[in-house]
Amino acid sequence: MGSVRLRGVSKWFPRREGEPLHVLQNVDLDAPDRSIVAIVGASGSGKSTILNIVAGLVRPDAGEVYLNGVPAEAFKDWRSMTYMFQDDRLLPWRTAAQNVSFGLEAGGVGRAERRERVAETLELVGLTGFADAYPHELSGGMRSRVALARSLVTRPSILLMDEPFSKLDPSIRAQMHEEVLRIKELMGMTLLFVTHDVEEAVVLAHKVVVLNPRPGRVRETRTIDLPYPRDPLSAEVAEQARLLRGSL
Ligand SMILES: Nc1ncnc2c1ncn2[C@@H]1O[C@H](COP(=O)(O)OP(=O)(O)OP(=O)(O)O)[C@@H](O)[C@H]1O
Repeated sequence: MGSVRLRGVSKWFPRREGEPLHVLQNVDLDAPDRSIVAIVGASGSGKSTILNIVAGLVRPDAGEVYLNGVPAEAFKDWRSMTYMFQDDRLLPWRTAAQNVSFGLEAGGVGRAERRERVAETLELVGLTGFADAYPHELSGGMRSRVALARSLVTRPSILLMDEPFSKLDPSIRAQMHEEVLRIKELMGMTLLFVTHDVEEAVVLAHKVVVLNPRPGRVRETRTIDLPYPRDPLSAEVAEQARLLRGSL
């Protein structure tokens, strides 16, 4: 199971000069078990900061964070959460398989089990046959699949994604959306992601949280009540995207 709950979260970042920067104000957010929640908002509205707070990389100055129902301070199961960034952050001197294996090595998983799980996960993301390729030998879409595999190999119950597909061509991005939905169904994790792209939010998410900037606060939480898979070119998706844009 995986769930994320924020209650009244506020954050200030100190500045070299002047008042601290008020980045988040009283943010409430719920990503229930097995849900997909998108965070959208203008640049600087604190989207990444929310993910960083959920990941335990940044401490909130006020409010509560609950992970799988447990207050973040008491949460022990950090290995059940993974974070996928905008750039794929693959290690260039490691093959695809070795990149995917990284989290398992850090977790002390034995060699035979590592090999099995890496192969399984590469298959899951459609990269069988590319285990021994180095990142520079792979296309952008394939690198993105390796990064996804690296995030999935530990079988997380919570997956955080910060604009993970924003650098891909639209057609490759659409393929990645399909992959993510398929894999999410298979593995049953909870997905919390940040995007600039309202269509991406509508195609993927059960719920979209819209942030207002300076300081970032929740303007609207919109439920996207459309069946999956969602056609990005459909009138329904366009209408939801239009409503979200209006809110932004
Ligand atoms: N560690 C930090 N120290 C100081 N300021 C920070 C830190 N992290 C973020 N900020 C500032 O906080 C504000 C919100 O940043 P954040 O990256 O969360 O916004 P965002 O909505 O994700 O933006 P973008 O869409 O441009 O990625 C920005 O003004 C940023 O410069």
